[in-house]
Amino acid sequence: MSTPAPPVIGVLALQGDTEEHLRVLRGIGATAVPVTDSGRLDQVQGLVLPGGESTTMGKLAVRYGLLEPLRKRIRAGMPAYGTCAGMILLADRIIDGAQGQETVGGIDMTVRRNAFGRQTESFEGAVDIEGLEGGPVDAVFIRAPWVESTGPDVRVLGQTGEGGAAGRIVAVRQGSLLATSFHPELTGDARIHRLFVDIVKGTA
Ligand SMILES: NC(=O)CC[C@H](N)C(=O)O
Repeated sequence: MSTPAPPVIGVLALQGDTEEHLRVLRGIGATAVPVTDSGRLDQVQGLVLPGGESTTMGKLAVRYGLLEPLRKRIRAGMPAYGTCAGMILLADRIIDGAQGQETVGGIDMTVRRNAFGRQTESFEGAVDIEGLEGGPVDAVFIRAPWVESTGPDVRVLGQTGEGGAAGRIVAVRQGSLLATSFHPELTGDARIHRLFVDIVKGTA
């Protein structure tokens, strides 16, 4: 019996910290490629939506003819992982979005943009993630959203701990869709990316 070919994981490369995600994914042995058009999107088995600026990413997705193809793939069950702005893009509903802001959608949740405050209020904190061994992750929040509410099929995987905004939902999963308010691609902790690769392989 031959071993199945490793899945190809795309990282949306319209704007934001695409390179950091590619580096982490390649570092754990995954095959990772940037995705800028629908032809490339057709070739990947899973997609990471990076951090950055969700309004800009939404606009660029429209301009590059990617928004509808993204919606279609996600509706058809393609696994996806969104960090920060990427989480916003995966949300079915946004609070404090820009006027007419488009999302890809897929996760039955309402996300509040810039919920933790301005750039200068960016912070780092320990967050326990359900099912992740090895202790809490060191979560970096940069003008981050939080999840205001979730539908019945969404599993909350992590909430903020002690401090000003404690108990906020910052990590969720719905089927093969995963989203975090924070940026594991910036800390050198690849556990959440590993979880995502396992989701794409169908083993998590
Ligand atoms: N670090 C980030 O991705 C910030 C997200 C940004 N505040 C937005 O609304 O798109």
